[in-house]
Amino acid sequence: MEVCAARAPGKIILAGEHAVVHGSAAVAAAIDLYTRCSLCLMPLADDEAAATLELDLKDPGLAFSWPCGRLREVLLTDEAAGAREARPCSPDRLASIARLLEEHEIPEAKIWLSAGLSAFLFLYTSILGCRPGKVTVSSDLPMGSGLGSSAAFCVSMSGVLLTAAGVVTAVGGISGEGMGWELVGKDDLELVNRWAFQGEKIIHGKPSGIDNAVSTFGSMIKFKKGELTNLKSSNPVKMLITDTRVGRNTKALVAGVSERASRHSDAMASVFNAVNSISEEVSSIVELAANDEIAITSKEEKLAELMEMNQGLLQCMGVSHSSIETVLRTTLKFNLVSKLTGAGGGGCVLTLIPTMLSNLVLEKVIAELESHSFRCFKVEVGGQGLQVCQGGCSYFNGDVV
Ligand SMILES: Nc1ncnc2c1ncn2[C@@H]1O[C@H](COP(=O)(O)OP(=O)(O)OP(=O)(O)O)[C@@H](O)[C@H]1O
Ligand SMILES: C[C@@](O)(CCO)CC(=O)[O-]
Ligand SMILES: [Mg+2]
Repeated sequence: MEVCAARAPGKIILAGEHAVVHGSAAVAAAIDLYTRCSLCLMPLADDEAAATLELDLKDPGLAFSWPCGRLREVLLTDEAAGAREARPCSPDRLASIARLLEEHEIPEAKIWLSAGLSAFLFLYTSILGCRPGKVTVSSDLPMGSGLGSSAAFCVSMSGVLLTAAGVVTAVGGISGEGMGWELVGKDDLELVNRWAFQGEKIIHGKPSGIDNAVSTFGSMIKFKKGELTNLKSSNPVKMLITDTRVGRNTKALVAGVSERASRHSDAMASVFNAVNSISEEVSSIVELAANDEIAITSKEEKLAELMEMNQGLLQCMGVSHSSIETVLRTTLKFNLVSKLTGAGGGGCVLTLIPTMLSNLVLEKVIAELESHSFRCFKVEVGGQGLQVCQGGCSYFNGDVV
């Protein structure tokens, strides 16, 4: 029994969501909330008929199992066609995967999981073929809330599968972490990112690639038309995240913005252009070295103003929501600026926390937000991307410990 694991972070988008799908720049950063995937690869069984592929999703609390023979029969494939090159999922293959999913009873209330399950079956069978194994997924991220849970799912999944395939290797430990998590080299990260993007396409329809890129490479990045620039910041920005707990679906929201753009092409082109300028300005402010209090305060004031402008443009795109407006009004009472993050339509909102804000006031803001049944997260921004644990990781009851 061969065990390996991978973890990949969620993200926040400081500026540019949606517009980035239409070619504008956006700025995003990794956060210290992770999705973990572990894989226990079974030896090729003597008893062929008993071999299965199992998936245990801890967060929705659902488990699935497919006989390997059935996978071979429906997908008309056995061996993986080569993990070193990321291939898109063809419409025929997606239809075959849908047939495999129909054979499982997914509760109606959790039907939104189907897209993630399709991405899983595509990634597993493309990278490892129809080999027997057990994959377990658990996450700190709320699902479908704007913190990039789909990207963290696809990146950690691609990471663990490519590690098991022997294509991705760990390059060294992370100091201060006792869990055996190791970093991955740049070329391997590029490959993981390309596979994860193919998975995101199944979940999102038309992703820009920013979410999988920041989850894979970590740090804070500017992203435009597939090009990524690392942003170096001497004073990391502090953000409070509020999850409105209003469920939404990124694929539908992205499609809604594209439909509005086709109805009002000139007006929306101007909106996307304005967002591009905001993201460019945010990325240069983030990189400004600020060594004294006045400089930090003016940097934060500029960021707050740009976030406010970006939120107004997201309203123009039709992706705000009454719950998001409630967060904006609540934080404004404390002179704090907020904007939605991710696809909007509910989900999560970012609030800029100025360095000079006292903990007492911050706790009051959180208490008032939580009185609306929202959930607040204090996160570290700009940390590591994908990490893997190759052999040597302890495996207990489906979880890597
Ligand atoms: N831990 C997980 N277990 C199972 N499926 C998951 C998990 N995390 C994400 N998913 C899949 O991803 C889908 C959510 O993706 P979606 O893109 O709508 O939201 P998000 O990625 O959290 O937000 P955003 O794209 O705005 O950052 C879920 O419906 C599910 O299919
Ligand atoms: C809404 C969007 O811009 C960000 C979702 O986190 C979609 C994407 O870029 O793929
Ligand atoms: Mg997503």
